Amino acid sequence: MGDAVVGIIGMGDMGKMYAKRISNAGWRVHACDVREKHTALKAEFADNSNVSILDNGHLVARSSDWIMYSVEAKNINAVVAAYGPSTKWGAIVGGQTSTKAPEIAAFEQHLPEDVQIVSCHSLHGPGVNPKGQPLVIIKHRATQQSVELVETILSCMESKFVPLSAEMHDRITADTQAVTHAAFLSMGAAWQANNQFPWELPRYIGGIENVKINLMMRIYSNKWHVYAGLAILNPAARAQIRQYATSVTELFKLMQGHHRKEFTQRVHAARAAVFGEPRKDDEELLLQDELLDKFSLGEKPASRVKNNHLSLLAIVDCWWHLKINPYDHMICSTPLFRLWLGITEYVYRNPDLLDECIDTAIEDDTFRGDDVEFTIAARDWSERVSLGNMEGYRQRFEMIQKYFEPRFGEANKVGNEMIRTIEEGLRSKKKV
Ligand SMILES: NC(=O)C1=CN([C@@H]2O[C@H](COP(=O)(O)OP(=O)(O)OC[C@H]3O[C@@H](n4cnc5c(N)ncnc54)[C@H](OP(=O)(O)O)[C@@H]3O)[C@@H](O)[C@H]2O)C=CC1
Ligand SMILES: O=C(O)C(=O)Cc1ccc(O)cc1
Repeated sequence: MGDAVVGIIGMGDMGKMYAKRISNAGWRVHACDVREKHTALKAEFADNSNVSILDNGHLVARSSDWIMYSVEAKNINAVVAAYGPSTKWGAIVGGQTSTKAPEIAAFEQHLPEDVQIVSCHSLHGPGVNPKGQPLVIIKHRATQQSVELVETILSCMESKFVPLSAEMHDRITADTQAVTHAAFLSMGAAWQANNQFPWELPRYIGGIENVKINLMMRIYSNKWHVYAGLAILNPAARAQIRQYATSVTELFKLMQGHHRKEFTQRVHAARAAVFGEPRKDDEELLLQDELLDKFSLGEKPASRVKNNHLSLLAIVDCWWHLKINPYDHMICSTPLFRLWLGITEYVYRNPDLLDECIDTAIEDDTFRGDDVEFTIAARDWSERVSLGNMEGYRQRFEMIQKYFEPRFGEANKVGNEMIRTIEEGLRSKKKV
């Protein structure tokens, strides 16, 4: 390996994953976290002679050639303000935060002018194998040679490099990640508000219901700051999340008023805009229902309970209103987004199933209580995001997280298996 030293400031889940892979590839890594975690971190990496745990970010910054900040997006400005001026002369700096606007602003404000900026973002969580996953590379203020050094270092991830500007990155991740999370956060909030564990209810077991539950559990088992940062600090995300809440509310009102004609026209117009022509017989879908049946947290009932799939109808309505073509973003998508698009496509490209959703939405009032709570939750998340209310976001997220916590261990096992199996299927169809 080359002589370059890789610096990592922030050794949480992502920082550690990077440190392990980069050091295993033979690079020297200088890393640090906050003072309270120093001793534990030193012990954890004691056997890894390529990783040196240093006392603080000044020591990392002054001794490394590419320094990656892997801290909370909400802290990036303060952390770069503290250590940025200590950056080694002529070094390259980047970040792993999920939203690039605040990260780049912090770099521009606090880094000396001789320092180059090449940033990155792995579009997956720390538990997912990075091989083949998109890894965004942002050449913001750097020579091509410096970009190549960063790419050489990161080649050990075996990910797919996606070169983007910081602005494009934020626009795409607002379309893909932020609005997807809003849907799953709202599902969890609605189930908690109704005091339901969905895997105990026949309505929510089997096929695409399993995907909804597993992804909801995945999000709530992660850290609140990741999702709050993505939604609140990304200047492009608010409008998307607001449109999702508006779509949910307007569709709900049509359902509630039994306005079949208007509801059907709206669903069909959105389908035409997002999915185009009806599917031909030989055209494959991203997902298959039978496969999804395997990944359940509960016992499958004898017969399927119909669902109006308000959450899915609303996302397609939202894409239609915002003129988003979700397939355009596959190159820069997360596993979670691909699954979300997969179940949406499954419903919309199956005319019988979509008709069943419309009939259920208009005629079946059995689950109106669930739909009301889902609508309220979508509006509530959107309000918190629009107000930039980090603390309000944290409180609600952690309250719901506590409710589902007892099943996170099992849910993550099933969810990881589900993602692995489905991703392999997608890859073999060359859709990823
Ligand atoms: N988790 C995920 O799925 C993904 C996350 N990301 C992004 O990566 C970044 C890191 O995420 P993740 O690893 O999950 O989060 P973590 O909370 O696990 O890690 C962040 C770490 O940075 C530490 N930190 C904060 N301030 C400093 C400082 N001044 N000096 C040194 N360390 C500091 C934190 O300590 P403390 O807890 O005390 O603040 C924490 O240990 C985030 O910006 C996130 O958006 C990107 C892709 C996926
Ligand atoms: O796939 C998702 O959307 C996740 O929830 C995991 C995740 C979270 C934050 C990121 O910046 C990238 C991936």
